[in-house]
Amino acid sequence: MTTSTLEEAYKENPLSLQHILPIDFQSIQEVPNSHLWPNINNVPTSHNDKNPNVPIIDLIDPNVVELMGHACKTWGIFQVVNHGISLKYFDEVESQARRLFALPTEQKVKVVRSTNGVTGYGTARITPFFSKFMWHEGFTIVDSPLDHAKELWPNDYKKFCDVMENYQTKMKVLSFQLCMFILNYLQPSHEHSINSFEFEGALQLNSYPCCPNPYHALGLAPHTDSLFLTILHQTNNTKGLQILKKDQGWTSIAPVSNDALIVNVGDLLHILSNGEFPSVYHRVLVDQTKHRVSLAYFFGPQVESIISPLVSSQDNDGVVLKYRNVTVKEYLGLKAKHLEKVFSMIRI
Ligand SMILES: C=C1C[C@]23C[C@H]1CC[C@H]2[C@@]12CCC[C@@](C)(C(=O)O1)[C@H]2[C@@H]3C(=O)O
Ligand SMILES: O=C(O)CCC(=O)C(=O)O
Ligand SMILES: [Fe+2]
Repeated sequence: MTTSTLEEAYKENPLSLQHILPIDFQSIQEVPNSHLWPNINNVPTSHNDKNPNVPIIDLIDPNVVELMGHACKTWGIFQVVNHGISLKYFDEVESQARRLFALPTEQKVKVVRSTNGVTGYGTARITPFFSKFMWHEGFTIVDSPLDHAKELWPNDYKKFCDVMENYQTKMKVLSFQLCMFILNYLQPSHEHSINSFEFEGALQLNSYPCCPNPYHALGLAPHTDSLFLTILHQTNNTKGLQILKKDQGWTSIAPVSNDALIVNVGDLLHILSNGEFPSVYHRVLVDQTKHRVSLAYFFGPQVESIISPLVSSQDNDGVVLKYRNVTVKEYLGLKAKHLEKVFSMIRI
């Protein structure tokens, strides 16, 4: 039993408060210069045969392992349906998230993330790496949001906590199932079974307020997610998420149904797959009239775990290892300092 958590991994890389506090979206009428991005290539994507949408995988398909492995390899992102989680759970998390983001700014700043912490209200962690700020506010939860919820709603915090904890439990079970399929694809011989890891997760509530100038603002700047995988729910199926596709440029993810979930490969799974699965670059556009909320659940091995590229013993001789061994904690620390340059630092 270890006590290390994601909180521990970020402790040594504090951010300045100026990079954590979002602007007051409730009072702002115009996009200030600090949030104006000069060149966003915001052209609508039309999906057709030449421009296909990301794969949609039915979790009860008998070929699920093959389909998922193939989607991880060719896209690094896919949508899942038939995951067994009822719509009502997404609705209740969305409504609690909206309840939080609708609070006056003076209330929200009471639960702002500490400069060396993970849990709480604030901008995205990647903020300091860009010269412009994002049109976004978030609330990150690792395990229980109890202390923060008590601060916001001294007499009425229980519902928020129950809903968030329950959702994380559901996401953890689903993530584990997805990881099992993916590891089975990578190593059918089960040499490294899923049982060689303990896992942890974090829930990120994302809010993208209505933006007076959506063609010159970005909800989230281009990034990859760090852990094994991310499960994303876009509430009301509002689009906004785009991925960078080699031959297509920025491509919108077309919503499929209200309960479809988007799953993307993160950096640690990229390393574990010896570079076979790309951790896909993605960004978020904003809208003039729709306040978009999304729920992102990040799932990965416990921070002391060692990640080493998997190659099955039968092709051990022929395969060149692309990355050195790295602990999750070391990786997150390097990424917190260097963002995407981290890959060149661990490449063999
Ligand atoms: C468990 C995680 C995953 C984190 C860091 C930590 C808590 C918050 C997550 C996000 C959420 C927003 C995008 C991202 C890129 C960010 O800036 O903060 C994510 C990041 C990552 O995937 O690296
Ligand atoms: O809101 C979205 O669609 C994407 C969110 C995201 O990329 C993240 O939280 O890492
Ligand atoms: Fe992301």
